This record gives sequence, structure tokens and C-alpha cells, in this order.
Amino acid sequence: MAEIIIEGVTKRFAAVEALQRVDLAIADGEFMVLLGPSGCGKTTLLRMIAGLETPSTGRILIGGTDVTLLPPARRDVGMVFQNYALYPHMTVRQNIALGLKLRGLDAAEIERRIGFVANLVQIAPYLDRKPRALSGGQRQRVALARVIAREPSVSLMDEPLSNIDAQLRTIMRAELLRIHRKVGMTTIYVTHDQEEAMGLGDRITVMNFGRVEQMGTPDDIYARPANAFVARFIGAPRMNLVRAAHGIGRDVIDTPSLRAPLPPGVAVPDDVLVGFRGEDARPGAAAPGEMAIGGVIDVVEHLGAQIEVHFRTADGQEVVVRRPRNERHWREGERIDLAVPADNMHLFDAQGGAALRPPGH
Ligand SMILES: Nc1ncnc2c1ncn2[C@@H]1O[C@H](COP(=O)(O)OP(=O)(O)OP(=O)(O)O)[C@@H](O)[C@H]1O
Repeated sequence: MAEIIIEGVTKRFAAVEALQRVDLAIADGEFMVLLGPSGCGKTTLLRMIAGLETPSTGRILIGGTDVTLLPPARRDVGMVFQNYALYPHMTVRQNIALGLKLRGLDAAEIERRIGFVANLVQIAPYLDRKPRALSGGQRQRVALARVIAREPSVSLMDEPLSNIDAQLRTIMRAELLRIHRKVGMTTIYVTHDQEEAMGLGDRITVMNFGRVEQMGTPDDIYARPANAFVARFIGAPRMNLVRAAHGIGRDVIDTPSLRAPLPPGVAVPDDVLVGFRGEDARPGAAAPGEMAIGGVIDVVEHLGAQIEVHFRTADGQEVVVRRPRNERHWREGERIDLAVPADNMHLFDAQGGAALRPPGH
């Protein structure tokens, strides 16, 4: 069992509080993604799980053992870094074999494991090459192979695909998932790329300023963001957040930009952000119970299968919608009404950013 528990972990570097009381539980065999903007503390948290940093306060447990003060070598974790960290003077085979020799495995077992991982990540033809004779993607696979061959119960990955071109990255992402399904080790994967996070994670932990903003399945985080930060960070294009600082009635918000029904049972303050995703707004009049929003088309961008249309609402706020290519002709300068189903509407407190939901949701 390699369940990982992070309990009240903080980390201070002089004046910087890199992590502020982080609590997390990662299940055995889970693929957990740590996602957040640059500087939010993802790498610091990963390095603490690896044993390369010590928490200022709190505890870390791996498989039920308190490892907070254990050195990296005694934690049974493998780490894949952004820069691969392969030994340049050794062949691929020697790079993979090194850690296995250090663990005292015999030659036959080392050969067996090299054969297995080379097959798994498809590097068999390159086993006798040095890293410099490999492409970025091939080096990446070697770095992965090296970790998998050790059979650690936990594997930690820090932006391992960031140096790979976009096309190969998509292939590698699918490969990572395939390998994870086969090998099943508990994996923690750091990225600032929300698309990568959505594609890979069984669950995602969204971080900001050293804090956990939300933890949940990709669908949870996409469909039920806990606050305005998560709503903006997940999804491309970003969720539209239209400010409504007045016009808030008992069961409807009515501003120059929009008219939106309020779900029953929600206590709504005087200053809210009304959120909806660009793909959930369709052109046309709102049916009863739907949200209506109007604006003038500012810019139209053709993206291939879809068209991204930027609007300006009556009170000057920007709204972006994404619609199928052939749905209609969008003319810059045209006035348009949009409708959003009530289920696709999100409400956030404009002050703290917390999602406003009826009790029990
Ligand atoms: N050794 C250190 N000394 C001082 N400050 C540090 C140290 N390591 C990290 N920090 C600070 O802690 C904060 C979190 O850094 P961290 O590297 O964990 O962020 P990150 O989310 O991984 O960012 P990125 O995506 O840019 O790698 C940052 O403000 C960083 O400057």
C-alpha cells in the first residue's frame, strides 16, 4: 500500500511562505495531478514528498509510515524531473541499470527489468545509445523507464513533458496513462498546464499561493469549481465571469448586461460574479428559466472546427463564446442575444470568490 497523506504541511523559505497548511490524501495507485500557476508551491510540495525538502510544520505519511524526516533513499519513491537528469556518459541501458545495481539486484533480474521497461516505453532500439544521441521525447521515455524499472511504490513527476513538442506531448500523455494503468504505482504529477491536468489526473489538486483551492476529479473541477480562481484557471477559453454589483433581486439578477434566474435557497450578496463557459452560451433568445446575456460582437476568431467570438456587454464587460464553425455567420459590430441554461450558470461571491450554491450542493 502506498497511500500518501500530507497533514498540515507548511513550508517557509525566509520571508516566503511557499506552502500554507496543506492537507491532502492520495489513494494507493491513484494518479494525482498538482496544478497551479508558477510559484504556487507545486514543486516544493513534490520535493517534500521525495525528501528533498523538510516541512516547516506538519507530517507526510507514505504507506502508513511517517517519512517526514526520512532521507530520500529510504522513502521508496522515484522521481522524473523536467530535465530528465540522465547520466550523459552512460548508455541508456547503463542509466537504467545503475539504480537497480545500487539496490543489489542480480544481473539476470536487472536484464529482465530492462527488457520489460524498454518494451513498455518503446526504447528497445536505443538501449546502447548515449542520451545525447536521443531526441527529447526519447530521453523523456528513458527517464520514465528508469523510474519504472526500480518499481517504486510512489512515482513523482515534475513537468516531465514540458520540453517536448506539442504533438509528441499528446502521444506521451497517452503513453503515461497506458503505463500507469499497467504498472499502477501511486503517481503525483506536477504541471501548470490545465489541459494536461484534465487529461491525466484521476484527481486534480488546484493550488494557488501555497494553498489548496480545490481537489477533485477533472469533471468535478470543471463542472463545479469551488471558487472564481478555479473557474478561471480550468478550461480553455476561460470561464466568463460577469460582475453584477447591483440589480440583485430575490429570485433574479437584472443588470444592463444580463438577466439571470437565481437558484432557490442561495444567499446572494450584493456583489457577485456570474459565470458560464463559452460553449454553454448559444445565440438566440433565452427560454423561461434561462440566463439572457446581450452584447456587441467585438472580434471573431476562426479556430478550425470552432469559432471563438468576443463580445462586449452593455456595461463594457468582455464575454467569449465558442461555437461550431458552421452554426451561423458572426459579423463584427453586430448586436447579439445569448442564452445560457440555468444548469450551466455559476455564481461566485465577488469579494472572497467562493462559489454560491444552494445548501447540500
Ligand atoms: N529554496 C528556496 N528558497 C527561497 N524561496 C523558494 C525556494 N524554493 C521555492 N521558493 C519559493 O517558494 C514559492 C513556491 O515555489 P515552487 O517552486 O514550489 O512553485 P511552483 O508552483 O513549482 O512554480 P513553477 O511552476 O514556476 O515551478 C515561490 O515563491 C518560490 O520563489
